[in-house]
Amino acid sequence: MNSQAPVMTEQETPSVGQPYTRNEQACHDLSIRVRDLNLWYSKNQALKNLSIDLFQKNVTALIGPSGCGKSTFLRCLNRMNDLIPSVRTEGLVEMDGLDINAQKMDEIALRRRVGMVFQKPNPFPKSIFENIAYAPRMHDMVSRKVDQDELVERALRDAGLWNEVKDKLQEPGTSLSGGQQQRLCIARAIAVQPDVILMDEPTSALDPISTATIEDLMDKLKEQFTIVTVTHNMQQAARVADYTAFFHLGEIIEYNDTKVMFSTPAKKKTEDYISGRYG
Ligand SMILES: Nc1ncnc2c1ncn2[C@@H]1O[C@H](COP(=O)(O)OP(=O)(O)OP(=O)(O)O)[C@@H](O)[C@H]1O
Repeated sequence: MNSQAPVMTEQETPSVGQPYTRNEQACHDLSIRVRDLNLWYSKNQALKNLSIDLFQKNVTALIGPSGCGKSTFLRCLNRMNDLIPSVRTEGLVEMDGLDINAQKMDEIALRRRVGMVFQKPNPFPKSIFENIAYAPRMHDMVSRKVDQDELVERALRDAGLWNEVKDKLQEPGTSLSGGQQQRLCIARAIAVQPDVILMDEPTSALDPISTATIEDLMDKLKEQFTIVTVTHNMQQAARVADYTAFFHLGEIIEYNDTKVMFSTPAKKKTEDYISGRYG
């Protein structure tokens, strides 16, 4: 747990729409700063006045009932919503102090800094090796073959997959099991050394053992990366997340240290949701 990020008491928890800022001391740990973020799909407003600070080298879980805007919010952090023609956004998303929606922010550079892992493992239809090596080559991170080999090994080791695949790097990524494919996708995401990894229900298509492996991995990866993950699994949020944000109908109802939120939620809606009364 990051000791500099303070825990909010019920009295300190801001009301909906107010910024979830922390004290000055915590500012240098800030990774992503979101202020007054609104998003519409045509006329349907999916995100309402979100303001939240996300902290470096922590896992933040986004929880809430289906359709409350978790994935939409996640996609605001790497501008993936730009690909949807009906989307209109207002508000500020800053990463390390830079407005990611500014004209001069290069989308390709942004996607290098913010990796994404999806619900369903989606390896490229290429070899295990190429799944990892492709993006670093595109970003000119490696030129010599030896550097590329090293980078692939490091990413696979960091994703906890090296020992299982080191003797079959030329086999297709799609030949691996579902859990291994998801770790391959994580290795692919970290190969370009991003600052942030977004995960959209990364274990919901996996069996319990593969799920536990990915959860352990998240715990290790947060030493190097900031992780923001969407999950429907309350136990998973409680196990992996340092911070949890509870979304409801496009708003952030509560955001706090996970242990505090799960033991003493400040809002009745949060309590009802985490105790399984709805959702
Ligand atoms: N591409 C889209 N076009 C139009 N509306 C969309 C689109 N994607 C999501 N929405 C709408 O935006 C709202 C929020 O959806 P979103 O998928 O972000 O919620 P969620 O909390 O991630 O849901 P789930 O937990 O079911 O994945 C919903 O009303 C949804 O119908």
